[in-house]
Amino acid sequence: MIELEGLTKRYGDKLAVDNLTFTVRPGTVTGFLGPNGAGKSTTMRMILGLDHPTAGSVRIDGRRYQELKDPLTYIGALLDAKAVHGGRSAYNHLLCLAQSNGIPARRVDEVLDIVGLTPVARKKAKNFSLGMSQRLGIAAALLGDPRILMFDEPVNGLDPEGIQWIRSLMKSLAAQGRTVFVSSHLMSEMALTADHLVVIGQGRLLADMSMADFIAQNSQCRVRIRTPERERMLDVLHTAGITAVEKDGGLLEVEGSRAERIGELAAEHRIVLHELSSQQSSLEEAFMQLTAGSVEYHAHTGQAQQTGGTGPAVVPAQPVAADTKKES
Ligand SMILES: Nc1ncnc2c1ncn2[C@@H]1O[C@H](COP(=O)(O)OP(=O)(O)OP(=O)(O)O)[C@@H](O)[C@H]1O
Repeated sequence: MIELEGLTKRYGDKLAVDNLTFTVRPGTVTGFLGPNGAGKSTTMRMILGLDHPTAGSVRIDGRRYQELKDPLTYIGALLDAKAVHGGRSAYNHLLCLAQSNGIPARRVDEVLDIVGLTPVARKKAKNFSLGMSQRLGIAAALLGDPRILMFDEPVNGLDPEGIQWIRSLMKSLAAQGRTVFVSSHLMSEMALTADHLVVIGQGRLLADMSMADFIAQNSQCRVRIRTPERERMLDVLHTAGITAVEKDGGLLEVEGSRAERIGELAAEHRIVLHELSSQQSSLEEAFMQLTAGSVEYHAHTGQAQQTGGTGPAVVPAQPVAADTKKES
């Protein structure tokens, strides 16, 4: 379990992490989301004792990171895949980590096997592709067989097979009762992997809830209607004060009314329906809805802009947070 209590980090004038309090629990994959610059990496670094909090505290299974003897056996983390001594082979890199944490050398072979790097174990890490470096970072995280795992953008650089592999790895680690805390900008991937979400914006906690609740609470209820009596249906909806939008293929879409209400109206007026379905928003849509006021960095006509406050951007712009690959 990871417990944050009032965790705060200030860099000069910049409040990178602002009074964060939440608990990452065992047995589930917890996704950590936020637009660029929201403070995710800073939070993860503080969890690992790599950055000192300005205020507040972090507890790893009840203890501060600095109090853990052989920390890799409590918490394994992948923060920066390229933060490896490039001149060392994958095997030697892992062996050094194992020796400094009281982990037997045979575990090095085991984790190399788990991540699929056995064939290149003696190759120098500096020649690894980003995907191979990610796998090496994951091997290091698994080395101490820890109860808690933390991954910052673990699928960055992985091919589709690699992405699927890390997804099932994280799910199986959680199913074994471990705590799995993972950040990603790939919303579609996160939707398939995480059961619980912690969302931050401009350093502040925006949501801490199940994936299902997050999507339900940050979505507009949408209903899709297909009928051979489109004009009559539109009249009935209009009379009932419900606005429908006409979509391609003869579909109607309604926002803000439930399917039950529309079905009852159709039945009352004996209108034939070929389809009546509630549409669920995607995680990406729900995320954009929640974080619209917290996106700091916007792209517009090829120029980067930074907004100061919590309001929307001055210019119409697309957030770059969702479903973009972050280069590391
Ligand atoms: N060492 C530092 N010195 C000064 N400012 C920093 C430092 N590290 C981070 N920041 C600032 O703190 C804020 C949070 O950065 P952080 O990297 O934690 O965000 P993030 O959510 O991980 O972003 P991304 O999704 O882009 O990786 C940003 O405004 C960043 O510029």
